[in-house]
Amino acid sequence: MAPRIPTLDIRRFIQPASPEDRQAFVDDLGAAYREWGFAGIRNHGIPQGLIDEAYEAFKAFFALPDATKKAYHVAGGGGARGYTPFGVETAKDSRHFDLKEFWHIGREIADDSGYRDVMPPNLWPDEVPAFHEKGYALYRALDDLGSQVLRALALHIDLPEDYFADKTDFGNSILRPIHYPPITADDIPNVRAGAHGDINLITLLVGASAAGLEVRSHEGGWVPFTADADTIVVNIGDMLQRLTNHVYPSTIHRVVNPPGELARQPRYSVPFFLHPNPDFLIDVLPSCITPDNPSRYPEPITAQGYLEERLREIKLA
Ligand SMILES: O=C(O)CCC(=O)C(=O)O
Ligand SMILES: [Fe+2]
Repeated sequence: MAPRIPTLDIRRFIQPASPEDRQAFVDDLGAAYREWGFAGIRNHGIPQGLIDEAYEAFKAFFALPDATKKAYHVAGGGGARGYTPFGVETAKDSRHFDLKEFWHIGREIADDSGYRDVMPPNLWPDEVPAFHEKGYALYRALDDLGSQVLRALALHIDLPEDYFADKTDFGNSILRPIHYPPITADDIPNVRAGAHGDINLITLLVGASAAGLEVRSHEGGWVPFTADADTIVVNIGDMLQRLTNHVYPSTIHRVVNPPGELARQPRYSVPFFLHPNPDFLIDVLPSCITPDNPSRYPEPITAQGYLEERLREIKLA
């Protein structure tokens, strides 16, 4: 039988029928992540209407003329906010840029916040009025859902349930609407998204509108993972892998070009990269160090330091 990445009902955790059912969800989720680094999450409670309205606004932006979009590109900004054009991001160790353009929405914080130097204000496109309201509503909904997933993940490795709460409340998290345009040239070496691991703690991917996402299995094969419309894909990123000494693996994934005529269709997707607070120190958790799995990272690093290192590798900084 082909391997299958599990999809789980998070109502069992948020509104459990019994404490046993809640614990069973934690066990199932932990097992899925240990095996795959990926899981589907159903019954997440984010209204489909909000997801659809946000998608419509994002599509309307990407349909604007290139010159209009490029006005929202921040030169020297590392892509942290606003628009990043086609042809920039390149997967680590890849020779060919990804076939995508995207926008980054960050957390809204006060101008006098101590984090302001590394978390700049958002840009919003004037041409698409709904972009701001719908985009930020989706940001908050995914931030909340991600916090629930982190609660379950904490319990599974014997941390207090709220371990991540005060380490992510000012997380430098990013909502990234992506447009993969139709592929019109044959025989190009580029792919929509080259094989990579995500940098952050966890990623929540809402409604990838077409097939293409593939996840690498332990055996090294590529397993397609196209979630149902009502399912949000949640995967472990490199920061959580490092913090947990690889107990939770950050699994390599990619977005392949569709075969034949399907390549002429655009693809849209919206990942939310949930980050810790910039000053969070990523230091391997003692509960994740055992004689069989000694610490792989004796040196701690701040989330911000780690992020800057990684952005250079993918040619965003
Ligand atoms: O578009 C997708 O389905 C996944 C995108 C992705 O993996 C990423 O942006 O990190
Ligand atoms: Fe990714």
